[in-house]
Amino acid sequence: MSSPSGPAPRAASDLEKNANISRNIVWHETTVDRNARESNLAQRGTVVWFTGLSGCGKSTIANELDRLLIARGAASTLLDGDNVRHGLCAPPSGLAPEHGDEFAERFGLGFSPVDREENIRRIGAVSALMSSAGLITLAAFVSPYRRDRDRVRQMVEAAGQTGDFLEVFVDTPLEICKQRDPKGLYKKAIAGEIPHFTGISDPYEAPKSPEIHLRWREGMTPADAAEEILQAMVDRGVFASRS
Ligand SMILES: Nc1ncnc2c1ncn2[C@@H]1O[C@H](COP(=O)(O)OS(=O)(=O)O)[C@@H](OP(=O)(O)O)[C@H]1O
Ligand SMILES: Nc1ncnc2c1ncn2[C@@H]1O[C@H](COP(=O)(O)OP(=O)(O)O)[C@@H](O)[C@H]1O
Repeated sequence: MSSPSGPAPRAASDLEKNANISRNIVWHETTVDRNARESNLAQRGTVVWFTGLSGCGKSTIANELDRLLIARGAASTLLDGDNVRHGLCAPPSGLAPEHGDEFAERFGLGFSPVDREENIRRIGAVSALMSSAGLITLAAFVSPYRRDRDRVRQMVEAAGQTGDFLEVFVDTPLEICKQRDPKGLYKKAIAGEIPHFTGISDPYEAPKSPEIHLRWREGMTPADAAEEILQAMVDRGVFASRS
């Protein structure tokens, strides 16, 4: 690991500077830099981004990986689609009682393409902040659009460096997801009760070159999948010092 007195502090990235939407909002350099935080934690701030159809296993595998990481003393956290949509990315119906209809319509999120884009943008920005703090962030979202996922990659890498974003494609066939149907959502979607349902009435754009491609196979357990990702993280130097 780099020591706090080692590498020179990193300046704000171009992307962070360009994120200034107004000349009146000026980037403020922080006193404690990322290297010092990562040195204390003996890890690199990394985003492990799980993408795939509903029911493919994102949450189950991410939870298992989180458990392994905490057991080995790493500092990790988990952002999960269903949970984040209870707060940061709440639907209009979740905001209206407290904030009123106008606010709820403006800031509440559903599943249209533009709402998913904003959902992933918000989560991407949070993930980038967490990785700047040296944390390992496990993010489990359907995130069906390639462009939205690529933008998160850019945001995370702009706050650090190439390799800080690991895309995990949980590649479970739609037929298996439908059979599992852990929340009964496919049944409802096929009956036409849920519009814009990924894989049924909405598209899913598979990653072209994910860092980790978990191809479904008979007998593969969530523990097997989590071990595979952890090994890939070790191999990629997540727990080694930055060069
Ligand atoms: N229309 C539609 N399409 C897909 N998923 C739906 C939909 N409506 C509700 N749900 C439930 O919401 C979870 C997906 O939320 P995400 O934030 O991950 O979606 S996205 O990344 O913005 O596409 C998803 O969670 P997972 O099953 O864990 O993937 C579903 O439980
Ligand atoms: N190898 C596997 N990996 C992940 N989940 C699996 C696996 N085999 C069976 N399952 C089951 O499939 C379901 C996946 O649901 P979940 O993790 O909520 O998916 P998602 O978060 O992608 O919607 C769970 O009920 C889980 O127990």
